[in-house]
Amino acid sequence: MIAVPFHQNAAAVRGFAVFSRVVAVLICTVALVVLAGWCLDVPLLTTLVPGQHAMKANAAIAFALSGLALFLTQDFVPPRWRLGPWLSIVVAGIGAVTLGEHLWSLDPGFDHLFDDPVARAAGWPPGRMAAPAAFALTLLGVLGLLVSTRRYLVLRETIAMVLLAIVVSGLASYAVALASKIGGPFAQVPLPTLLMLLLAVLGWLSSSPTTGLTRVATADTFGGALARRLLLPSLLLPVIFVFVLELLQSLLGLPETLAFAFVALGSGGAVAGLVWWVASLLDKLERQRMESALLRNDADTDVLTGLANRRAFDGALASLLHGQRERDNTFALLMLDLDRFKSYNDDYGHLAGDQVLRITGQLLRASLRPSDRAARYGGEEFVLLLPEADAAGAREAAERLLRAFRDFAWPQRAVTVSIGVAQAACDDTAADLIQRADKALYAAKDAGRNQAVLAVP
Ligand SMILES: Nc1nc2c(ncn2[C@@H]2O[C@H](COP(=O)(O)OP(=O)(O)OP(=O)(O)O)[C@@H](O)[C@H]2O)c(=O)[nH]1
Repeated sequence: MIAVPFHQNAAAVRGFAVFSRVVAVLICTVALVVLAGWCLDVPLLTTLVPGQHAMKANAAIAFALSGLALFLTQDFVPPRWRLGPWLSIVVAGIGAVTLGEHLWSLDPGFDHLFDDPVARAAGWPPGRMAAPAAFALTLLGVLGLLVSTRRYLVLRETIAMVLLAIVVSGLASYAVALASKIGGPFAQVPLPTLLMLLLAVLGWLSSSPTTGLTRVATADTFGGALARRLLLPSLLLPVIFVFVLELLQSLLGLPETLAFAFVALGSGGAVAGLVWWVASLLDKLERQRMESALLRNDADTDVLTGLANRRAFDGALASLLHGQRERDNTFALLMLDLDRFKSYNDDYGHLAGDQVLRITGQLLRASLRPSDRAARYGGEEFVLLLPEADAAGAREAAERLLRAFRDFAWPQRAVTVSIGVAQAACDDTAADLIQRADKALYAAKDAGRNQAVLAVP
């Protein structure tokens, strides 16, 4: 089977690369704003969303470094500035140390960079990001390291998927919180942290748009177009449904069973709508494919006899010659010419002549093996390609054809055929082989017609 290489959509590849750069700049900017909020003691800058938890300074530093690492990984950055791997190691380190603090209840002061009155008042270690955020930043650092060093593709994609799962779970719990219930493991992770994580994962994945999962999303195929349109909505759709579910219950006071019924209806409808959309696109594509196959078939078929035409024969002969050169597969060419066809036309008219040509097509088709190919070469000349036939086999096929013509009950008078048989030699070009078969055909004509002559190799 021939493997068709991946074709990327140039605009999509460019779009992903630009997206990755924009994300890098955005993440750095937001992280610096949060850090400025901590430095200048402006709580609104640290929370970004009024009334929500602040993004801790350590998390902001880690994001700033990850954004910078993502920026320095871009193609246009000179190699000596490619500090992405080192910065990503620091990001992973910040996350890992914080995670260690959570796991072993340690407080070595790692996160006491800025005073954190809210945390202190609540009895939490000041400045310490929540455990899920620390875990996610550790993974983000490892993801950055693997992407920027272009290693361990499967591991890196797995980490990206785990990160996306964390982000979606976090966003879903925010959706619940927004609809007035609060709780769950993500309650302490600020919303901007989740959104920054989402952007960072997508940014890192987009920074190498022709490898791994993004290779499919940038492919210049129907699958690629589908992935570009559907992947992000399908990732976020469940979050929207959770939000709607909670909203229906808490704000509108709908009973739980009714709210679930509405959400089931909505989610079922959305999924069915997506499936219908994909199915209708696939259907359109399949019909286009069939239409172009029909057109191709028309372009390769002789209208009068239904056999392959000269164009198709040229292609088939070229591929057999190629197979012979590559794999030493021998084959034979038979060139047939109806005998005294001009007088047949003259005596019975062109329409009767056409009928003879049609019958000739049927006789050739009937005498062929499935792998053989018959074509109308032009006028009353026909050609047969017999793959894997040696001289003796080709000669035998020619005799069979002569018999078929002799035995057929022709409408007006008997029609016979002369045949030139040539076996392909290893250094033959198409012209060489046709010329030899043609010469043999004329030898058959000269020898009295209604016979086959084998060309001299
Ligand atoms: N009816 C019909 N005749 C065709 C078609 N294409 C070519 N011919 C005729 O086929 C005849 C070929 O004649 P010639 O090449 O002189 O050869 P021949 O009369 O068959 O004599 P030999 O080949 O020497 O046996 C010509 O009269 C062409 O007009 C076609 O599509 N339909």
